[in-house]
Amino acid sequence: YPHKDPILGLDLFIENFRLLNKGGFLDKLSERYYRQNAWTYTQLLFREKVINTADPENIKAILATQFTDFQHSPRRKAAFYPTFGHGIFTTDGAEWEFSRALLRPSFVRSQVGDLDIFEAHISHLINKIPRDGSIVDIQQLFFALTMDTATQFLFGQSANVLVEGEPSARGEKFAEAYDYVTEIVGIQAKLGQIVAKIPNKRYTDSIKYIHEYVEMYVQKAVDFAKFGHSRSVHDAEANGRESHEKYVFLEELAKTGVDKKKIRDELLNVLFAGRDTTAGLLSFTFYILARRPDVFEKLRAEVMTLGSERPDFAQIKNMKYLQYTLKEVNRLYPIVPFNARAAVRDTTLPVGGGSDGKSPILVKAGQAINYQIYTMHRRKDLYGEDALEFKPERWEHIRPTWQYLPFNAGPRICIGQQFALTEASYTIIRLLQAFKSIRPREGEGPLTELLALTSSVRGGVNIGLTPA
Ligand code: HEM
Repeated sequence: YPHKDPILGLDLFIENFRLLNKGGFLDKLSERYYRQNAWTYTQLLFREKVINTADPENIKAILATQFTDFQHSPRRKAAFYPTFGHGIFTTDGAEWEFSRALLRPSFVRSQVGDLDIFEAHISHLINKIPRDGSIVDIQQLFFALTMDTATQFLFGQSANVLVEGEPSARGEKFAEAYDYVTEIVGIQAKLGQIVAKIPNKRYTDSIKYIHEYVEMYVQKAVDFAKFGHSRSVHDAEANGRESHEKYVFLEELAKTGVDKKKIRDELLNVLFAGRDTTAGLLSFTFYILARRPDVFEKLRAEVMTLGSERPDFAQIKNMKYLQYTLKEVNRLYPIVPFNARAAVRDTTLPVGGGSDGKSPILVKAGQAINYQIYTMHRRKDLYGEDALEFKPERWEHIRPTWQYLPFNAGPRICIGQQFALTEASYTIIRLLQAFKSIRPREGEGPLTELLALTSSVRGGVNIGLTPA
């Protein structure tokens, strides 16, 4: 990168910091690749030489063919540890393998295809939408929805943020503490230990609250696994439903006999991985739907083949246009738009070197690599001249492999992909059954991303919906 400050690379650091705060960071990343006419280049970050790549060959090497040469970035791990401890998202090597094997059985189709988990919470969301077509920030509601569904699936008891007057002040406080903590973890992951050293009582208090809240559920599940007397009996009474028949992620973990701290850490890791991401996907989808009546109409026509019936898993999967729409949102607005790894030993990446950029490049032990999915998903040489257009129909013809990675790939591919796509699809179907038209708030500027640890819409998704 042609730095103005060739010693520390401060020019780029300052520019990135500014863009992260005001939006436009992702498009600037893409622009840099085009300006340099290269899909892999190095930059300086405080004297450190960092590799950037948007090349499918290199990303495939990092994530799959040379998987063991790379690990998660130490800065990210350091930011996550105080809250999330040692879980699937924050570990590498044998520790990670253990987590992955522990959690995998909970993500088989029979568990993630249980649509009852979503129904009640989506009806709470629908109740929060004004019936007179006035504007609502649906992104905020989606973040509440995914907190409610994820806590239901993981703990067996929802935080019920969407339910007014619900005797669950603790759930609401948990959601608030969790949102604050993830915001700070996001800042630390981006800026490093400088931020971690600043004393922040709200941050430490919030972590404490989150841990206590989760430990309460963990204790119940461990008792249940040991003594067989059920938390579910109480919860079924409280919820007015037969919750003992439902799959509870936490109870399955407790049955494996791992210790309570491990269960707590894994639950928080999965909550983190699954909550903001699915809310982001739904938010970008509705942002687009409000601006593309052609897509909205086509999608609604497909949804209304069900009338007002609840869809089952097979019906969801058969809705082609809906699945194409989600694929296209994940292409243009990937919720994890960029990611990073560090080399654990001296190694190479297959392309980017030599005068024509086709030779391998050296990667030194410890060297950081940023890989940019957002840029890769928008490359015209990979997706055609219309790469920047939102066109669900393109998925009728294309089957990209390493050029399309919204859920990552290789051994660390997203374990919750099915859960996310099912929840997003189910939510879209129920909303389009309930509302026949959608409009954006007038006078809004162009779309810019809000980058915390994942991406969402800066300023919210402000729309008006007309009941069917
Ligand atoms: C639109 C929604 C989602 C997107 C875009 C997404 C994307 C991703 C990506 C890119 C990764 C790789 C991160 C990395 O290795 O650096 C990942 C990992 C992971 N995701 Fe998802 N995810 C989504 C939803 C979910 C859901 C709903 C769950 C769980 C209920 C989940 C659970 C996980 C877990 C546990 C990992 C770590 C896997 C490992 O390291 O072995 N995700 N996800």
